[in-house]
Amino acid sequence: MEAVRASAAWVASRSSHVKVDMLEIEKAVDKIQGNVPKVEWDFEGIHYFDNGPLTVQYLFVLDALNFCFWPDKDLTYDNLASGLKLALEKDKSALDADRLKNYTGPQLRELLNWPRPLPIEEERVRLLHEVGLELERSFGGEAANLVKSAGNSAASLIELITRHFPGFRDHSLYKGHQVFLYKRAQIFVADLWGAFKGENYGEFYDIKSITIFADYIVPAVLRELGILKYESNLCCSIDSNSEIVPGSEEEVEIRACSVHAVEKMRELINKKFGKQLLSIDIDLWLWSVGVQNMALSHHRTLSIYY
Ligand SMILES: Nc1nc2c(c(CN[C@H]3C=C[C@H](O)[C@@H]3O)cn2[C@@H]2O[C@H](COP(=O)(O)O)[C@@H](O)[C@H]2O)c(=O)[nH]1
Repeated sequence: MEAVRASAAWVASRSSHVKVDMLEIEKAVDKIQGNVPKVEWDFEGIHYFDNGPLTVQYLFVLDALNFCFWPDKDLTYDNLASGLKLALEKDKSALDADRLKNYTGPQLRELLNWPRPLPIEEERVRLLHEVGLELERSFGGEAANLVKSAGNSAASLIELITRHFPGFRDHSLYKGHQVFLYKRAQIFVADLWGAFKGENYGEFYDIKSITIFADYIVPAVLRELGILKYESNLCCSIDSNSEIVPGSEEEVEIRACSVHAVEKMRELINKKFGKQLLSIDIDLWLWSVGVQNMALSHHRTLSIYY
């Protein structure tokens, strides 16, 4: 994803609210001696997996809805992943394209077994409809066909997804430039790769092109490690749980600097310790640390992208 890597670097070189501290990256890399702890995909045991096309459909729907859980303090990604899994185990046709096209908010809540309205529920429903309609129109109703069309290329798959499904076009304008972060499209590729262990629907010859997924957990971990430094107003806003406006300089800098910092970390580990580490490996490590640290304060932005 050269567009993501290049635009993240562009933002990082001009950012004023967030700084990437290269010295702290070096310290962190030396502390672990280049050994990033290996975290297994589905370490939580919450995802659906049957080694076939239904898993692909599940992961695509999961990542179409994989955003903005924090407004409901009891809702997490786990609820979404396990809710969809249980729904599919009860009814194998629950995520068929013609069903996705027609879900209402209350039906989606029921599907996920969630007792109250979901954050930005109307958008979640709209995005489900978009997935159902476009899968039906261009891919015979199956996300597995979308994946097959990409010919084992992660970059082509992301291009296809962002071309066909506008909800996945995670981008912003920053100082007049278009910045691409493509969090949910990239995480879908990583989920396929992780779930299918790099084989079958998860085989991508260019998996190393994927960057981290700029969400709200990884930046909080990078800040805790001292790798990201926020200016004082931004520190106050985040620590007092104030909302950060979507598309603001602050928001774009937090996300883009996170991508850039991990790219620098990966380059350093690979150079210094002769490794072939992927950004995905670092992402899953940092993310798993973040979700297990309940005390971590993260930025709060209402967004469908992450
Ligand atoms: N960077 C990054 N962000 C990730 C994930 C995942 C889940 N990945 C699965 C893949 C394999 C594993 O087994 C994981 O289960 C979710 N998120 C994001 O976190 C936030 C949710 O936080 P909370 O509200 O506390 O649940 C929200 O923005 C969500 O989109 C990841 O891997 N990397």
